Amino acid sequence: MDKKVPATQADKIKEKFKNQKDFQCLRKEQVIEAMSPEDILQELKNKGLPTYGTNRERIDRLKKANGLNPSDSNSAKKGSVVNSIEAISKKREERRKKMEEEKLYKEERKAENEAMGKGGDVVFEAMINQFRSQVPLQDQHIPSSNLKICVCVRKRPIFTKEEAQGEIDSISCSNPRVLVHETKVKVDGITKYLENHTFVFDNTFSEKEDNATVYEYSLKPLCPFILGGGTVTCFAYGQTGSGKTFTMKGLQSMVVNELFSASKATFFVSFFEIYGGKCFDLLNDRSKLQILEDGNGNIQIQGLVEHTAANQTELIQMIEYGNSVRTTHATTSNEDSSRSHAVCQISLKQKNIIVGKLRLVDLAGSERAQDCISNNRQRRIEGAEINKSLLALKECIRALRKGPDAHVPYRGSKMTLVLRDSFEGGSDDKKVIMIACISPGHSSSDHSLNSLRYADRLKEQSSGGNQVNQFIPKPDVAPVKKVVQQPLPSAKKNPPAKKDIKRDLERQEKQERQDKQEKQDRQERQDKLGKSFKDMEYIHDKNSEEEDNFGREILDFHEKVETILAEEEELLENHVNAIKEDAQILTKEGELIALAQGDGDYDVDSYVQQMEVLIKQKLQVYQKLYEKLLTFKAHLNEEEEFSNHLTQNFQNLKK
Ligand SMILES: Nc1ncnc2c1ncn2[C@@H]1O[C@H](COP(=O)(O)OP(=O)(O)OP(=O)(O)O)[C@@H](O)[C@H]1O
Repeated sequence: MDKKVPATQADKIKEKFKNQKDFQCLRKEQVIEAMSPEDILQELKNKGLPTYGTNRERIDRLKKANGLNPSDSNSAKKGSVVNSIEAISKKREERRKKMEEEKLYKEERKAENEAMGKGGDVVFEAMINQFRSQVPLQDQHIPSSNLKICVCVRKRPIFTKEEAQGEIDSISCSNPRVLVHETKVKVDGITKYLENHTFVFDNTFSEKEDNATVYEYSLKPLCPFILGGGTVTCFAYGQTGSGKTFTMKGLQSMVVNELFSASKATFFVSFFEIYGGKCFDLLNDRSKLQILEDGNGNIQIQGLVEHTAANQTELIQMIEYGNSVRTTHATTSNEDSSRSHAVCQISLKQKNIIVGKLRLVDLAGSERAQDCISNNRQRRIEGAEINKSLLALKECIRALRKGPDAHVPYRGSKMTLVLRDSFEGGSDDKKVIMIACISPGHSSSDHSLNSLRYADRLKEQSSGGNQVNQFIPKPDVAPVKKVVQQPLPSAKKNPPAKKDIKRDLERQEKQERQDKQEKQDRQERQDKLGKSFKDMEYIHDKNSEEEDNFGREILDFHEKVETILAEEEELLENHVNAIKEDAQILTKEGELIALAQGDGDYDVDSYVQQMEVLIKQKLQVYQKLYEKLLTFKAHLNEEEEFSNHLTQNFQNLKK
């Protein structure tokens, strides 16, 4: 066991001296460490020592010259290296811990989601939630009464089924803002990020807001305007399944109740659908309707039945019936409902004079406009019609904002043609509400962005920066070859049979009259197409100006489709007429045969002559029909070639 030996006096002095020396050394070291680089340099020069090296090396040299151990400073240097290594590893640890926490959070979220039947990407979900927490609180909604054109957005809730399929809610609404969080992956294929797009509208309704709230700030404030003689047109726009019909149905019953309880007028309702450029009456067995324009430019929907309603229940029942006819149509083929525009028209009349009008228009699914480049002709024609009508609608609504003298390109599509008086006739008695419906799922982001950009263009001032990313056809495309149609050699004229000279003359006159009428009809149709073509041109020019990328080729395509639709009608009419004429000839042939087979005398020469006349008439009838058929076929081929061309361009653009 060591025993502590008591210190002698000499030891104590030695110890004290050592402490003093240590203190002096420490002092000296502190003084040197505190010197500026210039002073160090000067001190080294004074002592005749070398001055090369870094400041730290010079300090060490000076310390050594003063009998100090430079290793002290090295340890400081070493200490700082150790410190920084420690700091790095601490950061690494923190990072690891954070990553562990994030991993745990993701696993927990995933397990939670799985328990709830959700299959969405938890990373994107977390990013969106974080972004959402920073979105400003929503403002109070504004009533539409002071607006000429009220542009609203409505987001529908995400469905459990969609979540199970991996959809995440990528839309945030905070009135009047709506944000689309586009989920993206960087080129490394791993790093996920969001591209956030913000839009501002007159009102934005979130998934938590019901039909009553939408009604409260959209149609309800405009009821006094309707009762005061105005025309209100309310459109629901958006991709298939985004909630257009849900919204329209909700508004229909509420507005009907309100108007009925406030007015003594007689209520008339009509409900029709525009599908592939054709009009069908939903309250009259879907009968086909003709859209006619008289010399004064008044538009008539020939055959459209207007029903009176004794009370609101009757009116709502009629509207529900119209909707159900549409819905039945949709059940057999779901696509059809979103391929048509449904127009419900309620007119308030007193002594046969309109004293207020409301139109509720459930538009075709906006994504169908892209079907112009489909492989199926029917789809293409429908797609072109939808594309054309939505473009025309945008320009017609904007014309309403410009005032009574503005050009309204309503002839640009069948839909705008029938809604002409919603946009024209001075600016003070027309109002429009556009409700853009959007689906919340992240896989619908493209469609939602397109819907929001469309709606944005209708606002007084576009919020900008929301350019529509659509197909830009290149101008350097070879022109479509014209298919030269070869007419059939016409039948030679034969001298009429003596007996039938009078009858033949009459027939000839009748034929001439018919030809003249046909020519006149064709001219009228061409005139009409000419006017509608001018409007189509105007609409496309406007869109090109705004870089919505509807080039000349799409315009040409629209014109071809328009021509085909007009010719199809004409061909059908001609076919029906040909059958009627043929039936008349057939009756005469029967009479001739009966005469020839009868007991009485009959003149074989007369029989031959009459038969020849009848056959020539028949040939003439079918020759004309055949020529029309060939022209139509040629135009169908042209359309096909043109569409292939557009598809090719579109694919090149996507590469
Ligand atoms: N705000 C909402 N709240 C609850 N459910 C909604 C809402 N909006 C839409 N839905 C539901 O979403 C589905 C699709 O809605 P809806 O049929 O109205 O879409 P759409 O845009 O009219 O589609 P389409 O163009 O195919 O006719 C329906 O089942 C509807 O009930």
